[in-house]
Amino acid sequence: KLQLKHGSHRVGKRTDAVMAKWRGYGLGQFIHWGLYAIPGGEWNGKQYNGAAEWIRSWNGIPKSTYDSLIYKFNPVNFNAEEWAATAKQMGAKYVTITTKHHDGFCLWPSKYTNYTVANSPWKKDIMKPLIDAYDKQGIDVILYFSVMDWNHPGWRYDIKTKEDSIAFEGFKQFTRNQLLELLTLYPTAKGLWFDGTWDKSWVKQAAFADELETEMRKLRPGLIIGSRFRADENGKRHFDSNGVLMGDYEQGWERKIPNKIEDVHGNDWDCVMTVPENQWGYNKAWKGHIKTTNELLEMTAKCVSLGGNFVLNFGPQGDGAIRKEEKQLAAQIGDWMKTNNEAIYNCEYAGLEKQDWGYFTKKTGSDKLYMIVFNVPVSGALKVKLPANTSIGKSYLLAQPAQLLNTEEISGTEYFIHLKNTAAGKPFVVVLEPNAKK
Ligand SMILES: C#C[C@@H]1N[C@@H](C)[C@@H](O)[C@H]1O
Repeated sequence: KLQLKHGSHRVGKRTDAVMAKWRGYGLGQFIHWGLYAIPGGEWNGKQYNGAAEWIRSWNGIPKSTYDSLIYKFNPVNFNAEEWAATAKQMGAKYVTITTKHHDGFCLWPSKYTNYTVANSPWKKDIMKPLIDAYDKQGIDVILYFSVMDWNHPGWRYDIKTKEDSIAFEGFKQFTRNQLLELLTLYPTAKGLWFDGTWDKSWVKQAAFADELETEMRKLRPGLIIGSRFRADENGKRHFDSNGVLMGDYEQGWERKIPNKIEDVHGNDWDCVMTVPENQWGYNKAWKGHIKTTNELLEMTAKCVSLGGNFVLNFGPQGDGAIRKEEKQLAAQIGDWMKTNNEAIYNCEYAGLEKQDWGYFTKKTGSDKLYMIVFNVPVSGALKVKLPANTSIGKSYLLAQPAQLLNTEEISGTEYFIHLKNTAAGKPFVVVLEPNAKK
């Protein structure tokens, strides 16, 4: 084991109540919104093929032209209560909102830069009404913050010269000032989701970032900080040089989901997912493979079955309205969650062998098991392998608890649960109440 000054400060999961609540969220919403939503992935009739929120990096739009989009930011259809109501309808228990993306435009009136909403035609703070609206819906707020800031003159991709070093020192203080400002202005925010921390310039700041993380935790006890914030003194990110997770949850699962429990190394984690293949900010062209409601429900179930949370991204339009396709998804996911959220909220990895029909979850603090079924076998028989000295007490559809399902013991620990109806046409949940074997 290496002696590290700026590695992880804890082995294993946090055991406090704030993190336990985070662990039980199951489903979250991500909001990517900023100046990039105005061009929406195209400029002068030409399509940008990358992710819409990265359009500034495209040579199809001059940087100065992009930067002057601040003078076009006037989201007349922005309605914080509507956004929060959409998340509530979907069944999201938390929301991660971009305070500042890579372009450096701040959705709050930061006093450390002029590149904020305060100097746009909109003038007003966006973050406060959003956080208040989500808080009112009982949806916890996590602040997304991009360290990389293309607007700040002190930003560097690497530090090669004395000038770089001096400029970056100023940038580091700016970053610290903004993070402490956010935590002070929005004290109900539960945590931080960091981005833009992969460049060498920041990776070299192990000591600074470690001290800043400690300072933020002191300012906001219980603050939840992701693994993407800092690197250790050897440049190791997410996991330090001893392979121990830095921060409180793993942030590596961006547009991908772990396949088996070993992949999460006993840590807390969340998966953040786009609806199109790779568009976080609003893109006018709703093109390529657009994930269906059933696909997104299966991703949610898979994440919870492996002990994580699933966070679905919304990219509101430049005028502040949420696009109809995303509203439809929220309504359809919410429909399913209304009936089945018992198998998602405050559930965890069940420790059972994965079966082809779908995913197991287990209610935290109870033996109750849930089988979230996506692939009904033609036999109508769902195979279950229980630990030794456990049998099936009773089993029933979550949606019809009075109707017990017929269970058949195959061998000591294997059972079939026989479905009455094999033509569900949409995912459903079977509840399994195990018994200790006599
Ligand atoms: C790369 C990258 C960024 N990380 C995702 C969460 C989006 O913010 C994307 O722009």
